[in-house]
Amino acid sequence: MIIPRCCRRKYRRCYKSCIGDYNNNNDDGDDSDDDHSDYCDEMKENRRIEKWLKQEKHRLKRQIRILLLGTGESGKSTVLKQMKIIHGQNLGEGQQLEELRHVIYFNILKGIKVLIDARAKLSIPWSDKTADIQSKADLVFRAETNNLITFEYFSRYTALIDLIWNDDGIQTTFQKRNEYQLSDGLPYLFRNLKRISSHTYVPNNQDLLHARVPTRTVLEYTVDYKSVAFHFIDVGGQRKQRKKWLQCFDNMLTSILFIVSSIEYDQYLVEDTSVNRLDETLAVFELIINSDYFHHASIILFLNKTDLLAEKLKQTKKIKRSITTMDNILYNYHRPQLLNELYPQYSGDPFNLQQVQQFLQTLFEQRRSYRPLYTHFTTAVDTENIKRVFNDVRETVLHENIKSIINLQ
Ligand SMILES: Nc1nc2c(ncn2[C@@H]2O[C@H](COP(=O)(O)OP(=O)(O)OP(=O)(O)O)[C@@H](O)[C@H]2O)c(=O)[nH]1
Repeated sequence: MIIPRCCRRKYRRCYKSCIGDYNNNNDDGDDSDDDHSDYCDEMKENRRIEKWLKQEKHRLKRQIRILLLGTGESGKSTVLKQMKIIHGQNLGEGQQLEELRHVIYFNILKGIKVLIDARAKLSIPWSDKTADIQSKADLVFRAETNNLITFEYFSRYTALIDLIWNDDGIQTTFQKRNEYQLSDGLPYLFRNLKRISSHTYVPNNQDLLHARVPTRTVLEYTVDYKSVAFHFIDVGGQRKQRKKWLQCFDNMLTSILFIVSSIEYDQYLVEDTSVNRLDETLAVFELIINSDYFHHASIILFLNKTDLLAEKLKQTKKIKRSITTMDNILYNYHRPQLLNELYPQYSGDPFNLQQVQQFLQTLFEQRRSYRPLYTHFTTAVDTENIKRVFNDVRETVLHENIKSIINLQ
């Protein structure tokens, strides 16, 4: 047997392991030093890749991968933002924060334009008859809306926005917001208009939690807990965006965090205004929970927007009590639809928060055929609430995953 010089000198360490393969693959006894040197390099590279793959597999198995799913505007990105806040990260810095300031200007201007338009379409009169409010509203309605709105441009409209928002006609229009599409973060932004209008304004975490940017890409965030990496994946929930969900389905997923807006039972889709939002969400949920693809993943349900549901039920009760049928006919008052009018199987008190939440929970539980479902009632804009809920979720997910981790150790 000829021992190649390269193995004797440079590759003494790999000689033992590769000389057998070398001899098998070189039956003709070619003793070219150069060929063997290449061969040794290749073997070393293969071993390096194999080692890396093994480490990567081990790392991925120790990683908790949580996919955030749900229909549009249910609160997925807000939950992801809370994960960052809870783990001490800023939602934006420097240039990014500057861009987010423009997003908030854009949200406010677009929101007031939606309200002005809806007021006209719903034929609700202005309450301010003296101040020529219609011509002011026309001026605001003609304002440009894009994500590049500067402070100078925005400040031209702030006094008018304040006047319009506080008009009773617009407030009545706002109460009927389930009949058109308005972002849920807007009341907060309008309430904070004075601070946001300042030239020294810098958005804080609460502002950014209420800002609305529809998700068009896949957003990811990883955080370590008890030496296990929690990897969150957020995708857009509107119909067009759901095609991208497939990219994120892999057998490494540990959990699906399915987020639902609890106030959507009398709302209709942005994408198709003839489709009830809750019906759509239930159909999507049923597909996900019964898919073989996720048989190994735990399913966690967030019935989100508890704060808005409580407010909605209170307001509905007040309106229903104070307005007579004749008022409705004469003044086109808001006639909110109750949960039992839309879902006749509901026999509870339509104004009772706990009973309504329990009914919503049952609707989702009925959709699953065999597996456990971990349900939480959440308010995604409330950091303390999400911190508490996440502690429970983390334990559930770790518990579910414990076997595979133990197997690796
Ligand atoms: N008051 C209140 N607002 C919420 C809550 N959760 C989300 N929002 C607001 O609802 C709006 C939509 O939330 P997002 O987190 O963008 O919804 P999403 O599910 O990521 O939406 P897509 O990107 O379209 O899939 C934002 O303006 C949030 O501030 C909540 O629990 N309470």
